[in-house]
Amino acid sequence: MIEATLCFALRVDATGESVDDNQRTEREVLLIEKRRGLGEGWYNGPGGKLEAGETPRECAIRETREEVGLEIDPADLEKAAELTFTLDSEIHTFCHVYRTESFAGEARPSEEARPEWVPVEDVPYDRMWEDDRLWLPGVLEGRTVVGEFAFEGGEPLDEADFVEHDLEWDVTLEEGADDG
Ligand SMILES: CNc1ncnc2c1ncn2[C@@H]1O[C@H](COP(=O)(O)OP(=O)(O)OP(=O)(O)O)[C@@H](O)[C@H]1O
Repeated sequence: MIEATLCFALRVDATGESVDDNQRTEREVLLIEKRRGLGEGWYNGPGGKLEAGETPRECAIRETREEVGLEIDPADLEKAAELTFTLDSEIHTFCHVYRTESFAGEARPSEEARPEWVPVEDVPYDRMWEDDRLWLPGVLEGRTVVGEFAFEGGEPLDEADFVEHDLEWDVTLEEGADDG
């Protein structure tokens, strides 16, 4: 089983477009266009696999730094979801999802990822993992969720068929002794 993380940074873009001469404030989320590996060419949050000895929270912070160059204080990361992806009835990936509104630095591209700030209302779900549209909107609204998503058809996961899912919303996510 692969243990992985995703991290969604949010900001308010106050420049807005003017609508009826009013300033519109728009919430934006930092997505990446993945340049290589699993899910290449699709949008997702920064994230990746846990390294040996690393907690999920440490992994989310490291991957966000490596992929897009933002620095996040561990205390500012909020656990938002725990997602289990099965492939042909076996657990393939367990993913810890975090969200934050506090970070330092400017997003910059890396070999792995091209970052893009996207209005929360315009997330390109048609260019993302098929399951994202089911759980990401709630996560971007500040909710918590535990989800299980079943894929079938063999490796690689990003070419398998998404067949069913189960979601439990507004759960308390345990911050384990060495997790969080
Ligand atoms: C099945 N439905 C899914 N829906 C949404 N997100 C999914 C996902 N399945 C995997 N993910 C995420 O995608 C990233 C994989 O990236 P990652 O592990 O980095 O893969 P990659 O092959 O590039 O390996 P490296 O770690 O870069 O070597 C990682 O964040 C993981 O949580």
